[in-house]
Amino acid sequence: MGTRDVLRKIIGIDPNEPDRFGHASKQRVLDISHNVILYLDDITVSFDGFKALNRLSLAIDAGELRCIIGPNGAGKTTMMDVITGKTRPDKGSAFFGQTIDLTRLSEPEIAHAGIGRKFQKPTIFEQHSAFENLELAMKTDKRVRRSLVATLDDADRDRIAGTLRLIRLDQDADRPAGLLSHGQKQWLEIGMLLMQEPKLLLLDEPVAGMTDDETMRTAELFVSLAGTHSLVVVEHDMAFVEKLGGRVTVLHEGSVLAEGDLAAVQNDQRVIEVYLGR
Ligand SMILES: Nc1ncnc2c1ncn2[C@@H]1O[C@H](COP(=O)(O)OP(=O)(O)OP(=O)(O)O)[C@@H](O)[C@H]1O
Repeated sequence: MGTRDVLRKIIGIDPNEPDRFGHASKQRVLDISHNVILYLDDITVSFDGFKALNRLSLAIDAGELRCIIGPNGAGKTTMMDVITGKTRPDKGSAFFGQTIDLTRLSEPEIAHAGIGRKFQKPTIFEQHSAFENLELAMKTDKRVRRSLVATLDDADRDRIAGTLRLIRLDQDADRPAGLLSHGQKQWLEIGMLLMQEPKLLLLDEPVAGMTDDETMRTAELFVSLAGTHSLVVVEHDMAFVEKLGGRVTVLHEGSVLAEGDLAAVQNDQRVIEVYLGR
């Protein structure tokens, strides 16, 4: 009996059964051999006949930092909902890397596959310290099969300390999260996402309500995450988008109106008419 068959026996699969387990896990392996981490192709989402997304096609490169801008109702949130499995498209395809068909996975399966999403409102445990929040996020990572009461080893502590430095909360590690500033709470939630080691991060208006200084620090954090992570950031704050310096996609009426660097889209007459000139 080979190693794989021994493992199958341990987890209770008859070695003579077809390789369902192997097939299922193979589908979740992220393949970025073509250097593209997300493909949305010809996606339409209708709500009572109204097309919130209308034949939307978009591709995000591995390691890219992409900003999505556009007027209210353009379909930005709906696009994020399609990527995370919250909303199913009526038509079109959504792939994570070359092989993972997002339209066939549940929301938890998509999170598991490596897509993390941060909503506008932070959802942290206010009575716990910043350190404990990261610890809890690590322990609820289903890929790390351990109990919530298991003690941390040195490697875990190092990982938490490294993340606290990255999100600039190393000086506030032991403070209850409820006492942190609004910006710090947002960083803590980003840190909690990072503890789950996502490959693609979706961030919905991450700097809303932040001070100018916090906004610029958040831009620095995202720039430092790009490369090892891919980021899709929905944002209205143009100073922030400029500081991020990545490609910008303008959505309008559920499709891509323009795409390019910020200067190019800012000079695009169609973008000025529907969004920037308002
Ligand atoms: N569940 C729903 N039922 C009906 N209509 C919806 C639903 N969700 C979104 N819509 C509509 O779809 C359109 C796109 O909404 P969406 O929230 O994706 O836009 P957005 O670009 O994120 O806007 P904003 O910048 O205001 O957040 C809007 O006209 C919205 O009213």
